[in-house]
This record gives sequence, C-alpha cells and structure tokens, in this order.
Amino acid sequence: MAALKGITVDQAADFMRMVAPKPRTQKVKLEKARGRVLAEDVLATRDQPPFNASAMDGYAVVDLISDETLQNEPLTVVGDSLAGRRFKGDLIAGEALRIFTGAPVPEAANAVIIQENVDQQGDLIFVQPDGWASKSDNIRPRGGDFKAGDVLLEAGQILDPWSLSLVAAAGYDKVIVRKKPVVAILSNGDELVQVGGKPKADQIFESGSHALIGLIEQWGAKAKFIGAAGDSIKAIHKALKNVKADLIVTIGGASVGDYDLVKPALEQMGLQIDFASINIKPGKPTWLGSLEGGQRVLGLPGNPASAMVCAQLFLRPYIEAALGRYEPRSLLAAKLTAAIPANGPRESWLRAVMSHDDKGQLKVTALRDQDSSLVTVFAQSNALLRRLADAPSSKAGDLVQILPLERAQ
Ligand SMILES: Nc1nc2c(c(=O)[nH]1)N[C@H]1C(S)=C(S)[C@@H](COP(=O)(O)OP(=O)(O)OC[C@H]3O[C@@H](n4cnc5c(N)ncnc54)[C@H](O)[C@@H]3O)O[C@H]1N2
Ligand code: MOO
Repeated sequence: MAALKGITVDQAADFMRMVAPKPRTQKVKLEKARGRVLAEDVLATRDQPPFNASAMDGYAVVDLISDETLQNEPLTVVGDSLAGRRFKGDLIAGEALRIFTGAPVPEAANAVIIQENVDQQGDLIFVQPDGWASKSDNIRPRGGDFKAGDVLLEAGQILDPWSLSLVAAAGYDKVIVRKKPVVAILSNGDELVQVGGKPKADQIFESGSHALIGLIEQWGAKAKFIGAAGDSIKAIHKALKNVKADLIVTIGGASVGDYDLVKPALEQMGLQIDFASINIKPGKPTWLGSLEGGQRVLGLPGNPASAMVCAQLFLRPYIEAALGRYEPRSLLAAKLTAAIPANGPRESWLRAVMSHDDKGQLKVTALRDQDSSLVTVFAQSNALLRRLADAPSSKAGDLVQILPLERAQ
C-alpha cells in the first residue's frame, strides 16, 4: 500500500484492525483465565443443580398440601438428606424427611416446610396450622440454573470473575482462550531518565511507558518494555534489532526534528511506511510501518497526552482485533458544562472529566489546558471529548460525544 499521509482517525483505526494478526488460541487453567477472551463457547455438560434440591433447612413432605383435612395429622420422620449425601429411598404420604439446604429432594416429595414452622417430638413432626408450604415451595428444580447442552458463555466474551464462577460451576478446570498479542515498547530520547535514576538539569523522568504498559495489559495484550534508547540511530537500531513481538510501539521521535531518529534508524531495517501522520489533535505525527520480514511498528509521539490518546484510539483496536474482538468505539452523549471554542482542521480528542448530574444525566467538562505535554491533565481526566475537524463552537448544555476512559483498574 502506498504511504498515506494525514489519514482520518477512523481510517487509521480501521487500518490498525486490518493489519492485526489473526487470533491464536491456547488452553489455560481457570485460575489464570481472568481477563482473557474466550475462544470457544462454554457448554454445560450436566444439569445444575443435577437433582431437585432443597432451598431451605426443614422437612421434605409428600403432597398433603392441598388436603387440608390431613394437615393436622403428625408426620413420621423417616431419615435425613444432607447436601452431598442424599436419603436413599423415597417418601410416602404421612412421612417426612429431615432435609438441609442444597440436599437432594426425593422424587415423591413436592415441598419443603421450613423448620421454623414445625414442632418435632421424637420421630413425629407437627406442622403449625399456617406453616404448610405450597406445592414445590422451597424446591429448586433439577436444571433450574442451567441444563446440559446450554451455551453458558460465548466465544469472544471476556472472562471476568462472575463468568469464571459460571465456568467453574460447569466443571471446567481449563478454558480455551485467545492468545495475548505481544506489544513491545521502546521509549526514545536523550532527555529521558528511568525512574530511580538521577536526571541531569536538562533531563526528565521517562513516564510514557508506565501508562502504556498498563493500558496494553488492561486491553488484554502482553507488554514487553525494551527500555529507553538515546537519540542515536545506532542505539535505536540496536534496541529494536532482535525484538520479537506482534507489534513494536515506539514512544517519541515521531516528529520532524533533527533528533527524531526513530524512522531513520528503522529505515536501515527496511521500514516501509503505511501512514505517516493522522489528522488528529493530539497525536498528529503518529505513524505506522513495517520492517523487512513484516514486523509492524507503530510510532507514537512523545508528548504523554498524544501517546495515550493515540494508544486509546489506534493501539486498542489493533489489540482487540488480534483477540478476535471487533468492537466499535463506544461513544456516549454528554452535556457540556461549559462552552468550548470552534475546532480547527484536525479531529480533536480533549482530555475531560465526566460525571452524572442530579438527574442521572451524563455531563462533561473539557479540562482547561489541553497542551499535550501535561501529564497532570491526563491523570485527572476520565473521558476524551471528541470534536470533529472544523466543528463549530459549542455552548454549555450542548450534547457532545465522549469516550469514557476505564480508570482505576
Ligand atoms: N516543526 C514541527 N515540530 C513539531 C511538530 C510538527 O509537526 N512540526 N509536531 C509536534 C507535535 S504535534 C508533537 S505531538 C510532537 C511529537 O514529537 P515526537 O514524537 O518527535 O516526540 P519527542 O520530540 O521525542 O517528544 C515530545 C515531548 O515528549 C517528551 N517525551 C518523549 N518521550 C517521553 C516519555 N517516554 N516519557 C515522558 N515524556 C516523553 C519529550 O521529552 C518532549 O518533551 O512534536 C511536535 N513538534
Ligand atoms: O498533536 Mo501534538 O500531539 O499537538 O501534541
């Protein structure tokens, strides 16, 4: 494909989905499966519960319930049924079975009377006058939760704690999930010092990778941090030469400055550019290319907001596609709390704070300073506010589109 310059946000996101590798699968133990994407439907192999089960502690009885004349007669307790150990035998009219929550109910029994409604004297029980249960009361029918053959979870679903419990209830100790795509990250710039190091007067701490690694893992991929390379073709080349990953992401050095050396370094590795920039603010210099042999590289700009907005909009769709999840961006409508000016020619994604008003309606405030270098502003925001290219100004109360960010994970 010819290199595309200044493509739209939607074109770039679609392109990222298109070049993502086909989903691969692996089997994992259930205790390692949280957050993974199911690759196959999970089918129930047996009924749950596998027998009619008592919902209460009490006495299982045979149908006397409709026959009020017999309700004053005592019943003879003939045994007990415990959760995990059933009563071997059945009941007939006039008999009762001591039974506990979760225990199998014999075939002939059709109600469980809770023990609070019963007086027991030796082997006999007397049901209090208003203590009779109605038919089937307090019995959970076999298969009431799910039946053998039911599709419990579908391929493509993310295994969260609740769905893991369902997989366990169905008896599986392993599940087939989509393999995590591997995303390698290289930061670049002589000015960057890793946390723990001592920055010189003209240096800053490297921070971008810390957000990026977390986001990549939150989105279901495996992040591999290569480190920070200085501004030299040799250092960048060396850092990326033997990297094995589905995608390499570089942070910084994406622009046109004399020391933006990522692309020149990769040219030695046969770099072919897919697109060289995107019509977006922040993040215009974001680019994509592939090396000799097909290794794809996504170049994110160094400014923290540019890197994170573009990771959200372009890296996430790549990861989702590699996990077999084709999810449209889920934008919500929110009411502006304060006016925003007309937009320029680049589609903008403003760092913003969303919340609900007292009527439960979503509202949003664009943060005041949208300079893409500000880590504090990004750290405060919980949504991105989308402004189409050349959008006119909007006033307080207007509805705008927002993309919620999944914070606190
Ligand atoms: N003449 C032009 N200059 C610039 C243009 C342009 O079109 N013409 N584009 C601007 C835009 S837009 C952006 S965004 C930046 C992106 O530039 P780079 O990707 O080359 O980023 P750097 O110059 O390497 O860094 C920018 C900024 O971010 C800091 N940084 C870099 N990496 C990290 C990191 N891992 N952690 C924390 N901070 C990082 C770096 O120190 C710089 O301050 O270019 C504009 N210039
Ligand atoms: O587009 Mo740059 O990303 O303005 O900061």
